[in-house]
Amino acid sequence: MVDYSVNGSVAVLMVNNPPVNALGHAVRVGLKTGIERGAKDSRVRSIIIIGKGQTFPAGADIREFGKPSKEPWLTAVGNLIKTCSKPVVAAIHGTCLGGGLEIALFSHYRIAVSSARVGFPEVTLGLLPGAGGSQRLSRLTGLPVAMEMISSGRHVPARKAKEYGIIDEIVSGDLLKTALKFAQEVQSRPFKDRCLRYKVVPNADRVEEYASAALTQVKKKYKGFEAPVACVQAVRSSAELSYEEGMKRERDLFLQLGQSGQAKAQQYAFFAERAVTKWQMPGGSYKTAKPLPVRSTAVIGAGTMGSGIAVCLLSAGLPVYLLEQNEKFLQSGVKLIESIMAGSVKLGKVSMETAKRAATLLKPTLSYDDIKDVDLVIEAVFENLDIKKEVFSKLDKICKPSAILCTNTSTIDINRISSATSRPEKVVGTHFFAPAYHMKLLENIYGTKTSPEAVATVMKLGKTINKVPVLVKSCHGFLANRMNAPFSSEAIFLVEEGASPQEVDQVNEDFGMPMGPFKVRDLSGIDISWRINREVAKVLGTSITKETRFLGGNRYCGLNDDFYDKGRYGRKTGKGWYLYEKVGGKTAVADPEAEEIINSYRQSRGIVKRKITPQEIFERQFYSAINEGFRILEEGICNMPEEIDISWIYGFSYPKYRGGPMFYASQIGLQRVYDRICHYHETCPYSIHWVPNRLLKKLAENNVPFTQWANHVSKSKM
Ligand SMILES: CCCCCCC[C@H](O)CC(=O)SCCNC(=O)CCNC(=O)[C@H](O)C(C)(C)COP(=O)([O-])OP(=O)([O-])OC[C@H]1O[C@@H](n2cnc3c(N)ncnc32)[C@H](O)[C@@H]1OP(=O)([O-])[O-]
Ligand SMILES: NC(=O)c1ccc[n+]([C@@H]2O[C@H](COP(=O)([O-])OP(=O)(O)OC[C@H]3O[C@@H](n4cnc5c(N)ncnc54)[C@H](O)[C@@H]3O)[C@@H](O)[C@H]2O)c1
Repeated sequence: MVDYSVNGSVAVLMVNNPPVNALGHAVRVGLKTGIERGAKDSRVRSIIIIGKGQTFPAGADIREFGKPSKEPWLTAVGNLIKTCSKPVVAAIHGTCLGGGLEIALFSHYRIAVSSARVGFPEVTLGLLPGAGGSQRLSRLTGLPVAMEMISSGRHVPARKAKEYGIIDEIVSGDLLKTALKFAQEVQSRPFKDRCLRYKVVPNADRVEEYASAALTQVKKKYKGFEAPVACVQAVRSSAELSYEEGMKRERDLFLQLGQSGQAKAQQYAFFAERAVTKWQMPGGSYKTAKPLPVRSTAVIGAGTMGSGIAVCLLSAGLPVYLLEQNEKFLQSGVKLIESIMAGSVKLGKVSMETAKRAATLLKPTLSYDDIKDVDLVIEAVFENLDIKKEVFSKLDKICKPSAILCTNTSTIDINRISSATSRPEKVVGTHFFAPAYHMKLLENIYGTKTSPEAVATVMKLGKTINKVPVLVKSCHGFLANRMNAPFSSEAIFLVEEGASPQEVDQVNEDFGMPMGPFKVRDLSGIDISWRINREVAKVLGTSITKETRFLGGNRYCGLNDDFYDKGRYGRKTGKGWYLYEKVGGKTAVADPEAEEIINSYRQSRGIVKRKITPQEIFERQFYSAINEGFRILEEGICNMPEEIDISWIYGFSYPKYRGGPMFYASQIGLQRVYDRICHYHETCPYSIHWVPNRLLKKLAENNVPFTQWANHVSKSKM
């Protein structure tokens, strides 16, 4: 795990633990023995620590967390480096993160190639640096930078790290050769004063001011997360306590966080995000299917979604033909793209160069002839099957045979769309979430005839445009919207029965959702849900009237329609479920007029308002979604609960510190979840989403651990 060699007067400790050289037990042992050996070796006058392969150690081995810890601990290895009688040089390439950066900060010198990145991402795992990072970084960079870096987990490029004082020298050429030269040069220099432990924290007397500014910021930016606050507290202690006391404080906070449910959930989410990249479908998988190259693209429809999708493609440097049905819509799409780009530059999310390059890559057009040679097309026209089929039939005729044809439909079965083409194997769903340029989920959907090659192409595209792609099998509503349907319907039923929109939103926001469901409805537009309901009714061969209490055999609530009838479409009209300060305003306040609409709706239908507890609000929304999640698993719409959880985290901003709805269910206990679903099936009998799922029942009865659920899914499918 750590190869020891001597080159002239320099010992080289080469960490060899692919893929990221994580500092697992064997690596820690290897580093310890390597340092001890180097210190004793009479040929050796300095020591290099370097990573083999793609990176310097990218941190502790996360898979070891939660298991009994084995000595030597990382701090002990660090102390050995710190007190070594010979200077130790960390030679950095790739990602020097977490425990890796701590090892580098224990070393006497740090050199790095310019492409390297350093950082403390522990916070994203619900933790803080536990081997002195919070005590040593501030001694180098000062308190504000250390507080910001550690509480954000941001990766800092080598040049910036040099400005901060973290890196001593940026080097070029072969890293090992340069490091050997550097290590020889430092042999003659005194190096005891290079030890950070003896440095004082700059401006330590201003710690109160810095800490309170940092705390205000992190509480706002990372609302609900425990670790960022603890990160600031740990760095704060580097200025307020002695080094030894600070180390103890850091360790206590680390252990405290490690035992919290948040850390467990965030670490689960880390691995879940990687698990979903290992996709499988009938006939192929990530291992067997090769993506086709995507060098040019087209987006059909330049509305809300089409424009946002174009921004994603352009920002990744892909040329985009933007095709519309007329000049007016085309120009408004171009304007929207320009304004999104300008906004992103202003927020620092996109560089000026990227925005300038994007402008040159955008090719607005009204002609299908222009797109005949593109590698991939994404359709984002109205959510109407007939229109989509017409577009796909044209694409089929005009696009080159190898082109992948994607649809951004949010609900329609891919098979119904691909049937309009002679190449259903090339048709695939690429479902972006609004706003497309911001939300990270890309729900990729395969139909019965979609080829693994087409899927491999859109999974890769997702990565290229910086999204988190999740693969699902086609069905009405796919994974995310199918689960969101009961979640969102229950919210409105709760108001129908007696809760206020504010009470429902509060429960959701207290749980960690960034916005309650009624604020979301106001944001996306009450007119949109009104239209969707009409489309659903049309498909079912019926229509919605004031008397409608059931739709497709399921409970239906017409409250949304009453708001629509009053012209209250949400933010866009300045009022909806809430009142806003102006048309397009963002500050939602309770509105007596909205309350009046709700009251008269109840009266007209003879509903007696009742008091609903926060617990019931929570359970009815989240448990109905979880029940649907198990149905999705049982039907094989996805292969593992991780796909559901990642979809919620990146599609609906579900709080990562709770892991995702399926992980959360496992933490509550499936038997309890199942019992409550049975209870609501009895008390709210008119919705199919309360029919207790069989897979859930089976897993609950057999007390199957979360990690085994996926095995039962495939068995239940057979
Ligand atoms: C008081 C007690 C003392 C405690 C001491 C605490 C020490 C310290 O402060 C705590 C830490 O360091 S916390 C750690 C702080 N460090 C971090 O949080 C860094 C976390 N890692 C990353 O951010 C990314 O992996 C990189 C940016 C490094 C590479 O990105 P990329 O090139 O896109 O690659 P990729 O696809 O992402 O990963 C490839 C494979 O490697 C796997 N794996 C990765 N890291 C792992 C780890 N640390 N471990 C295990 N496995 C890890 C990953 O699962 C995947 O496996 P798969 O089986 O093939 O699926
Ligand atoms: N809005 C959302 O929140 C959201 C989220 C995910 C997916 N979607 C899906 O994305 C698609 C587009 O939704 P939207 O909200 O962007 O709609 P939109 O009404 O904002 O835009 C649709 C655009 O398509 C254009 N168009 C219609 N027919 C066309 C044709 N034949 N050729 C070229 N252009 C045509 C229209 O002129 C319009 O500009 C729908 O399928 C929708 O279900 C929407």
